[in-house]
Parts: sequence; C-alpha cells; structure tokens
Amino acid sequence: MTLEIKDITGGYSAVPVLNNVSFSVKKGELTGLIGLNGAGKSTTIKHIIGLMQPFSGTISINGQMIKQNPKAYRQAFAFVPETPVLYEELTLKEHIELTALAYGLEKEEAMKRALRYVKAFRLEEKLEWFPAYFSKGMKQKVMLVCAFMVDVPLYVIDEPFLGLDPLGIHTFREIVSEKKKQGAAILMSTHVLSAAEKDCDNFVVLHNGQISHSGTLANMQEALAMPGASLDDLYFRLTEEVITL
Ligand SMILES: Nc1ncnc2c1ncn2[C@@H]1O[C@H](COP(=O)(O)OP(=O)(O)OP(=O)(O)O)[C@@H](O)[C@H]1O
Repeated sequence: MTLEIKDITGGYSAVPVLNNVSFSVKKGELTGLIGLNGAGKSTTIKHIIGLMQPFSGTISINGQMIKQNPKAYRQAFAFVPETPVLYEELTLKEHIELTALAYGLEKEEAMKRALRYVKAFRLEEKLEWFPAYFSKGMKQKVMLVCAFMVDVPLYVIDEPFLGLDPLGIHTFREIVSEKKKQGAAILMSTHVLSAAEKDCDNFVVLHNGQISHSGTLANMQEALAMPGASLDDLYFRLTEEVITL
C-alpha cells in the first residue's frame, strides 16, 4: 500500500469536515477521488500533502507518517494543484531546476528527465518563458512537468482534465500509464466522470465528508445492484443528489 489513510477526522475549525475517512491507494494504481462540490476532496488532499493535520487518525506514504520524518514524507509525493502555482520571476527552465533542488536531484539528470515531459507537452520552445506568457493550460502543463520529472511513490493530482487540451489529456494519460507500470500510485481528484471511468482503476466517492463508497467500478455496480451502470449513474445513486428541473 503506498498511501494509507486510516480513520481521519479533520477540518478547519472544531467542527470536522472529514469524518472517519479511510482509504488506500495501491502501487501501480490510479485511484479517482470524486464527490460533489464541498464533499471534502480538497480537504482530504490538504491532509495528504501535509497542509493540514487531522484531529485524529493517521496518514502514511509507504508506511511513513509526516511527523516521523517531514522531509522524507514530503519527498515521497509530488502534487499538482488544480490552480497552477508558479513563481512569476522564474522561467520554465528555472522551475525545473527549483524542483530538482527541492527533491535533492542532480541538476543535469533532472533536466534530462524533465525534457522528456517538456517535449511531450510541446513546451520545448518555451523553456525560457516566464509564467506571465503562458496560457492557463500551459501553466498546468508546467506543473505536470515539475511533478512527473521526479520519481516518487505517490502522485496527487487535482483536476487534470479541465485545463488541458485534448492533446494534453492524451499525453497526461500516456505518462500516467507509464508511471503506473513503473509502480507509482496516483490519486486524482476530478469531476469529469467520463474520463475517470475510462482511466481509473478504482474510486473513492466522498459525500458530506464521509466515504460513501470505495472500490472498482465493478464493486460499485455489485454493491448497488446496478450491473453495467456507468460511473455517472452510480455516482448519482451514491450521492442521492439528482436534481430535476
Ligand atoms: N479554508 C476553509 N475554511 C473553512 N471551511 C472550509 C475551507 N475550505 C473548505 N471549507 C469547507 O470544507 C468543506 C469541504 O470543502 P472542500 O474544498 O474540501 O470540497 P471539495 O470536495 O474539494 O469541493 P469542490 O469540488 O468544490 O472543489 C466545505 O463545506 C467547505 O465549505
């Protein structure tokens, strides 16, 4: 098990947003984290990446908790936020160098690795560009390059499908498939259920801060006695929120 979340309860004030959330993400698997607006996906991710500490429960990556060795824990994952966070005064090349520094990678080797992804996302002419010149999708690609250039056990990716163009999504899928083959675990939060159904090996459905289901599509179909149902239909049943006009 690469990422193991055991019974976490947590939130922003004394009132918890997450209640007894448990799930795991296995080596070589892509797990989709899905749920309605406000269900608790970002809050869960903030706990995983160490921005928030749970009131109770534990989170570990490859058996290690953040408090045991914060630096090792932080270097065990790469995170891509939904909204790109880039340094205005640094070029794409300098973002790659900064990532290498943060993960303790040798600069030339790191650049070689990053260039594969830079080319795959068609950014090779833009290595000297500053973020101000990038479109929203290009900024997202820069974030993805900086995440995928490091070999880590866990990738946490928040909503990759809304900013990328179709070629970018194709490239993203190819990289994810390669990373899975190399044994990485990937947690991806998304609202794009058609893409999630196609790509994810299993799903964690959050509803009102609790897990309403986790497992494969087949597990969900069986549990809900909806053989052959799409992820959309299963999701609406699990969240019980189909609004008709
Ligand atoms: N900084 C914050 N302070 C207080 N409450 C917050 C904060 N951020 C989120 N919340 C609350 O926590 C709950 C879960 O929000 P969260 O952002 O985790 O949802 P989400 O599933 O990521 O939603 P979305 O799909 O809209 O991104 C919501 O009730 C939200 O209002």
